[in-house]
Amino acid sequence: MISVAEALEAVLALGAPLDIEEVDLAEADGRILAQDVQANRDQPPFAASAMDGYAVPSTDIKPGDTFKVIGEAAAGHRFDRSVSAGEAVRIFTGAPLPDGAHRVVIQEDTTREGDVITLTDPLDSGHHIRPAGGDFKRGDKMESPRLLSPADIALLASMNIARVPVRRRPVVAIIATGDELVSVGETPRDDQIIASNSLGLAAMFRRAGAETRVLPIAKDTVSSLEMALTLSEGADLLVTIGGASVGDYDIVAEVASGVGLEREFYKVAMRPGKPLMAGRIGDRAMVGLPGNPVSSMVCGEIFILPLLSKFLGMPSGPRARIEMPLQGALSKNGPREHYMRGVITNGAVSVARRQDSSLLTVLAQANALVVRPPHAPACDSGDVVEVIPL
Ligand SMILES: Nc1nc2c(c(=O)[nH]1)N[C@H]1C(S)=C(S)[C@@H](COP(=O)(O)OP(=O)(O)OC[C@H]3O[C@@H](n4cnc5c(N)ncnc54)[C@H](O)[C@@H]3O)O[C@H]1N2
Ligand code: MOO
Repeated sequence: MISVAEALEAVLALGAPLDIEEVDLAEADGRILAQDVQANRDQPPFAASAMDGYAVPSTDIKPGDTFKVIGEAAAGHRFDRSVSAGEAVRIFTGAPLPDGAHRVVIQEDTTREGDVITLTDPLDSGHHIRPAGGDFKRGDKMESPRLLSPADIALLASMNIARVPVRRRPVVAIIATGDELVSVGETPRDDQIIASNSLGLAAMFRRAGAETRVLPIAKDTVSSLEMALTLSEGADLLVTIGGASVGDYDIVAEVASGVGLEREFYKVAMRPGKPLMAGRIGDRAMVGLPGNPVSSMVCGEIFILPLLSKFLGMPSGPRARIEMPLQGALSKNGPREHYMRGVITNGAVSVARRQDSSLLTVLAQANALVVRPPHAPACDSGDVVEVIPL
């Protein structure tokens, strides 16, 4: 059996950054920016008022000073002449500052009679002027790779970038295997269960930027599985679930090698997730996950999310770990790296009492995996452990 680190390295070697495509900015949220983009304008493009009030020439004015109002500047409507000593221009937030003006006095600090305003209050410390290019300047870059957020979308819009170069989404085909499985919403026989992993994994992969194809459930027969494998053609990554262990009906390895799987490894010193396999079928990467629901979800977190990052041209490597004090004691670990379902509360992590890899209720409550190295000694409450937040 290889270590988790060796298995991850082999899984990552199955993928490479996908090609770049252009999408409308409106479609770019959650996509990975694949090339640096540059602003082709300054923002704001002119010195602008930050407040509603009066633009005046001098910064050296005091309560009691009066000014003749000679015109108006509103957002989208520049005042074309300049303003001189003793004059003011009525101005609104976002309007271009007229030539000659060096500060904006907020209207609350003035009184107005006809065309004349009088400064009534001591001046604020700020000039209430947003300088041209104060947010960004022409040529400023948004650097790639970058997961585009709603704030990024607003910034790119402000830069007037209507089409955005992004990494193509990896297409992941997901095949659940097993005669005992029926799709959610169907009526199972009394010896059947619902295929849960495929939908859980699809949700996980979509959140990570993939496009998913949940294929029909394959029966535990060579022909059914072969058919499902054929349907996965064209995907960047094929993920099978179940049928990976040593039972008589665990036929994924055999059928996949029949259709050309070049296997990189089978079995990892990890818990849950021991019967994991990975390799390549034609031009698609293949990861065979164990069927136990928690095993498949944990392997998705530990192996497939980093692989999706690689496809997307993002930094890819082991999931980030943090150190945290343990709440409660743990007995010594066995020979496999153990990814224990746990809950972080108030800066400490507690490990769920039941760690069986069939328990989705426990996984759904967990917000962390506590990672215990092979043969780790017993630990006490307060000892520091490594944690992968989920
Ligand atoms: N003699 C041994 N038996 C087992 C070993 C072993 O080393 N020697 N390993 C155990 C471990 S660890 C795991 S993990 C499981 C993995 O087995 P498979 O990958 O072959 O998975 P299945 O047998 O097909 O299913 C296991 C379990 O999970 C349920 N399942 C499967 N697919 C789904 C799905 N899509 N959604 C929900 N539940 C699913 C299935 O009904 C079984 O209950 O093998 C151990 N055995
Ligand atoms: O290794 Mo299995 O995945 O423990 O349940």
